[in-house]
Amino acid sequence: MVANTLPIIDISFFLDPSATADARNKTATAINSACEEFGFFYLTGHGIPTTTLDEIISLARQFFALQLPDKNKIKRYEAGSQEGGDGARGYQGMGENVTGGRRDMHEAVDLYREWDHSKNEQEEDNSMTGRYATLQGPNLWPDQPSNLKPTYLAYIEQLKAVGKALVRAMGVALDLPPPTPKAEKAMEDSEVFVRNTDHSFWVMRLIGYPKLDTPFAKDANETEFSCGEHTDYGCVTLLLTDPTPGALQVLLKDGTTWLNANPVPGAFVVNIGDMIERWTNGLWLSTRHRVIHRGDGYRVSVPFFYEPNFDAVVKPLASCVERSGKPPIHHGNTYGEHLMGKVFSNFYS
Ligand SMILES: N=C(N)NCCCC[C@H](N)C(=O)O
Ligand SMILES: O=C(O)CCC(=O)C(=O)O
Ligand SMILES: [Fe+2]
Repeated sequence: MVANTLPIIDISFFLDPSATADARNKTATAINSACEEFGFFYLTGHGIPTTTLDEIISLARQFFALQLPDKNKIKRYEAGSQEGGDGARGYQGMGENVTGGRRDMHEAVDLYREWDHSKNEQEEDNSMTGRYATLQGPNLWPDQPSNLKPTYLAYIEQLKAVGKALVRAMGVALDLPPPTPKAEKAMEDSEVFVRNTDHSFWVMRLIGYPKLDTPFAKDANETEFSCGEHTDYGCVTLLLTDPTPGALQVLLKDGTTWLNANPVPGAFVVNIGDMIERWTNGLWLSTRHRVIHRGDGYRVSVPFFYEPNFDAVVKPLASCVERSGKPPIHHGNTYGEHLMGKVFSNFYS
């Protein structure tokens, strides 16, 4: 039997400092099941008011409703270009994004953690030229609607706290029930996600999806997908969407069934990314998903990707390698290297 709905996880005990270990362990157990079975779940108890969530969607919708020249004021340009682009941040027009080599039918604004220019010794010196290496430029914020930037900045701070609680809970979940005789090592592992995300190189996307107008067909053309089938790159994605049903689809473990992850009011849709799959040596898979919007209206979503630090070295955890009974699935590299590879293949230029 194939389950037809995603589990709901209440994260509140990991946000409440006075919660008991017992209460947290129950949450962690539920997270472990959700991550083993789906890699996707709904998240409640995050404490962000529905009025804030509605405002975030509404502001993104207002931005996408602007005329193209206004949106292009914050256009993404190639890294190193004289326009000052960094190849990643800014507004991306319809069809500019690519997944699996095909154009996605959406427009988007990408925001990232601001680059720490004081820390990175390998960066090129662009102070004289005004040109930026990949990902090293400043965020490009729209000036209209005028309250978008302050509202989003406050929201990002809230999301970072939720992301932190979630990865802490996942660390606990991996240790429960104590499956490994090497308890000491496991204790250490449980903090790995938190330690490697303390300067999370987060990403936030504002995405606008027009209704697809091509009929669904197996041999469909490039405009079949609002966002093609993919996995996310890092730790956990906290996805906020408008109420449009039937758009986001999640591939179940059988490898063939697509489940609609319809929005639940007030809840985030959460999924785990490639770095969690790697750390857990595949105990928790970074689940494939896609967006096909053939419903009504112009769909808006705002995913927040809570990711490892840019320079975090990610390789399978010893306790997970042992429990999985498989050789390590990766030799290890930095999250930044993984992300760069993705950024370079994500755009039509
Ligand atoms: N950080 C993330 N996950 N961004 C969204 C990724 C959408 C798929 C992407 N075009 C790809 O081909 O991977
Ligand atoms: O818009 C959505 O529902 C999901 C978008 C997504 O999967 C992504 O941006 O990585
Ligand atoms: Fe995604």
